[in-house]
Amino acid sequence: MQIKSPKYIYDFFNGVIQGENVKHYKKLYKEIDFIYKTRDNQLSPDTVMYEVYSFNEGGSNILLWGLTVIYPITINGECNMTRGHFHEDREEPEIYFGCSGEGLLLYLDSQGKIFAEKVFKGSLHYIHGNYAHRLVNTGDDTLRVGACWREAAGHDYKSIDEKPFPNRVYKKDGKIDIA
Ligand SMILES: O=P(O)(O)OC[C@H]1O[C@](O)(CO)[C@@H](O)[C@@H]1O
Repeated sequence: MQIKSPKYIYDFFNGVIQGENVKHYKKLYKEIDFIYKTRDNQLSPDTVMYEVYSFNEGGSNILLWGLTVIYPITINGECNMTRGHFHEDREEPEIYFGCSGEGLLLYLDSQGKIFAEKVFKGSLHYIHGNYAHRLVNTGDDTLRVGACWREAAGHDYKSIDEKPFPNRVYKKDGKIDIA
């Protein structure tokens, strides 16, 4: 029997996913400035707000393993966050797990009902397919959150653009304020 080295390596708590098929992109401020309540003209448009790593092995039923790395930036007091999305297929769930840092995972249903869960190293989150989800970095350090989902889920950003998350998370004098 041949013993192979793993194709992928992931230092769960501090590192990123590495391996042959790993895809990676950076989300820049200029690409998502519209998601924040206000614009910050002092922040360079090329500032990296968050990065996403993922891999899959192809096939007819693709399972993805991912990592989102969200930097501790505030935009006029508003905490940095992911764009947020529903799954195109509202039957498809996703699992998130906190690797480092502190944050909130916002869940929003199609009726506009919202709630949040705290995210921290070791936290585990089951996102049912009918919830839009957005990560918010509320801490002073980088927030790292792993994820597992099926490609069949797809990303529906349009619904969020049309009917955004009703709450925003701010940090004032070190205190979290939800408006
Ligand atoms: O697509 P968003 O909302 O910017 O979130 C970042 C990424 O987080 C994930 O949910 C997990 O990595 C991806 O599906 C998504 O692209």
